[in-house]
Amino acid sequence: MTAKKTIAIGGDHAGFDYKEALVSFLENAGYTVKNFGAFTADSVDYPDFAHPVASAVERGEFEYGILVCGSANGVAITANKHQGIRAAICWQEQLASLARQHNDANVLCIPARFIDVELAKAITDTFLTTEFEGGRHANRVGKISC
Ligand SMILES: O=C(CO)[C@H](O)[C@H](O)[C@H](O)COP(=O)(O)O
Repeated sequence: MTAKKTIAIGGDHAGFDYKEALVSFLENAGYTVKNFGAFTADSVDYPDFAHPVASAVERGEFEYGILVCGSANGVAITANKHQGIRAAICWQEQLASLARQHNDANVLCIPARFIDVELAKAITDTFLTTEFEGGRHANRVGKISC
């Protein structure tokens, strides 16, 4: 049995409920999860939570990051400022698998205000259980960093 992955998760107030549900979902599935907050549903600024998650993944402290906000745009824009991060917004399971297969994405960004929580769990599971295909995709991913 392969060791379960380590996950850094964070988000703003708009993603709070989904983030908490995902923490429980992941821990019940055997993942090691660190919750970087927010820790209440009070209004906060998403960069304050997206940057620490992205930095921790970039340093190799966690294999993957998950970020949740209302549209996922804010957390994705923030996370992708980090050279070692490939953050993908996924609102369907197929987008999550392609983000892993073709882009070797290491941060999943979920739009909490646009999908239901059960789909968010399915997207998360697909993202974390799909391998990067390498090959021609590795050449392309290698060209992303400028
Ligand atoms: O960055 C965002 C918008 O693309 C995130 O979805 C935030 O969660 C959203 O902006 C929060 O909006 P609010 O009106 O302050 O709740």
